[in-house]
Amino acid sequence: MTTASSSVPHLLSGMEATLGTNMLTKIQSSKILLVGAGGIGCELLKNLALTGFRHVQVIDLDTIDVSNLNRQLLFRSQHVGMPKCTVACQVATQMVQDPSLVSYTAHHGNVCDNDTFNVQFVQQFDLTLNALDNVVARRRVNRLCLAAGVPLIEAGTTGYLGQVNVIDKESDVACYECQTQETQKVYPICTIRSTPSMPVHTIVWAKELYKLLFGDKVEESMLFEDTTAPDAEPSTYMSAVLSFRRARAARDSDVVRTAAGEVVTKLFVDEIQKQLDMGRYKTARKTPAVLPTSVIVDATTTVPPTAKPSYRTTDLWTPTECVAEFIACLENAATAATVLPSFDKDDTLAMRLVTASSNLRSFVFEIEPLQSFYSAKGIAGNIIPAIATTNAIAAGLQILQAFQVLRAQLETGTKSAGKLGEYCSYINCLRNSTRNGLFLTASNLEKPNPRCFVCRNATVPLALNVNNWTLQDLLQKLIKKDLGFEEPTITLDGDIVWEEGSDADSEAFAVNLPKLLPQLPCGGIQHGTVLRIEDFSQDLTVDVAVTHQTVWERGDEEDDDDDTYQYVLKGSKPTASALHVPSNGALNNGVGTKVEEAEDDDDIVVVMAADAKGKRNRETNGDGPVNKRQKMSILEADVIEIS
Ligand SMILES: Nc1ncnc2c1ncn2[C@@H]1O[C@H](COP(=O)(O)OP(=O)(O)OP(=O)(O)O)[C@@H](O)[C@H]1O
Ligand SMILES: [Zn+2]
Repeated sequence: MTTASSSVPHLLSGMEATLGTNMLTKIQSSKILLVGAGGIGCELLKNLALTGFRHVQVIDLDTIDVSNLNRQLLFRSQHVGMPKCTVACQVATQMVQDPSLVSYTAHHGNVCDNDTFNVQFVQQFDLTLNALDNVVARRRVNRLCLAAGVPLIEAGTTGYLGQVNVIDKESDVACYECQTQETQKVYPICTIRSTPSMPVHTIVWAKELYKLLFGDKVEESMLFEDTTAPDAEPSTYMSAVLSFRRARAARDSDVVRTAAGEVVTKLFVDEIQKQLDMGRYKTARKTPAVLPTSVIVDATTTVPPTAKPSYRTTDLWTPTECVAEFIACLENAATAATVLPSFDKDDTLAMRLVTASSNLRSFVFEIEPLQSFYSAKGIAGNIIPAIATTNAIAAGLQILQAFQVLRAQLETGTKSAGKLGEYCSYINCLRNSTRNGLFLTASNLEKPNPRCFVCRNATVPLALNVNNWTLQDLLQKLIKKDLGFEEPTITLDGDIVWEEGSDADSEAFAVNLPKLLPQLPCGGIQHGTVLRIEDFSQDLTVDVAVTHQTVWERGDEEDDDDDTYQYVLKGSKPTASALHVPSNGALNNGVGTKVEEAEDDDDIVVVMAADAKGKRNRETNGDGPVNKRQKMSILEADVIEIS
């Protein structure tokens, strides 16, 4: 077997000269877990391969979409439809000097699947690297690594901003969830083209559809499918789109109308069916259902599109009305003097089309709530560009931090070296240089938040109106959604009132689900109750101290209109202004890069934040210094990268 110190010249001789033979041997023998094989993950796996790592296991739940090809460098068009992790491992293996020496193993699955990816699984690794795009998965890996005693290197990017952070339970440094009590909400965003799960995903998709239908160059839309290439995949919708574009150019209203109906059928029926047939949603949490043909028939017969009644901008359209509106937009565009070639949220035709088509997509993917013209406009304005190169920089920085972790392990002889604060840094990648001319800044890893229930076992204060909540509500709205428990067992005064998981007898406790909190056994949940929630799948226990509260101050509410399910977790929420003013006092308003300004970029990122009232705000500044909250927000952001 070739060793680091072999006299045979090898591609890693530079590494050996720089880091030393011991470090190269350590790199070659370390077991690495990489979670995510998308934008950052591809860069990272390539880096791992080229810097000598031999034992890497990659988890990713997704398959390769044509939209990934422009930036996920390990994938080519022949890989479309194949699992990302499998292809990534195969291609990375071919990059090394001697593939027989490496073992890059793919796990096509969801890291939240506790049967496969549990604490025992993670324990086998020396180091975990995250390359994820959503908070739920990041939270999961954070908890697994803390429980398994395995250091974790996190990375996130938003536009020109990137961050890399190192987490290690033994090292007295902050974990990923240490800062969530700041209550900055960054809404997770997933895949636009294939697995939308939030309204914002479908709105971004609809804007690309606008470009496909009206853009000066059809190929510039991220939904464009090239059917002319010799080995091109057949497209379900491109011919309908092109016939619409031709008919509009010829101002042929009859053909426009037929083509518009065709576009609807192809996009919301045929394309969805094609994806289903390809097994695209096998590992997805939700499976889409094609738009019922009756909706299209109703829209084109009983509700003549051109005769759609007027509406208020706050109205919600039914699917039938959306189809009618979509077709009407296309018809109007055929007769209009001019139609903007690129989306503008202030253009009524553009917003009508985007509202109608995004709602149809949301309907197909069962995404709620559907959006009014008005609310869709609000979401459509929150778009900032993502820069693929930032992913490469972040992945490079992760590798440098990985070297530091391994060096610490080498020198201390332990896996969770307990001293990573001395070896590693929190690195920010900035758009504009600091006063000292730096585009990358390194600072000490942060200290743990003593109030963090994940890494510091802190008791979580919770205020809510106990008389409005059932156990079911508590589980779904709070324990699982906000606290991230997967398989919670709840005890009151030492007695179990709810349990779930593989060995749990959930049925026995199902009777408690519809009960209001005070009616639960063991005295119920009242003002002053401390309930214990345990999750064996994450090796996590938290005590929740309940305060009964009926009066809510402005800023406490999750929803202005209804206080039934209001609650405040972990203390008061900061005000909106506190969330968005960086430490230097400058207002965090520099993001204002609309998609129009981003058209040269390959990728588009959408980051949404909520202020204290749950309203969405623009998030993260592409220009200024990055403060702590911004740090968190990027790592908490889901990145939409579409092409
Ligand atoms: N729970 C999870 N388990 C495993 N892999 C995950 C999980 N959540 C996200 N991922 C993976 O993390 C990767 C994140 O990569 P990236 O941010 O580039 O997103 P992407 O899905 O490739 O891009 P796009 O959304 O534009 O298609 C994706 O490949 C995604 O499949
Ligand atoms: Zn923590």
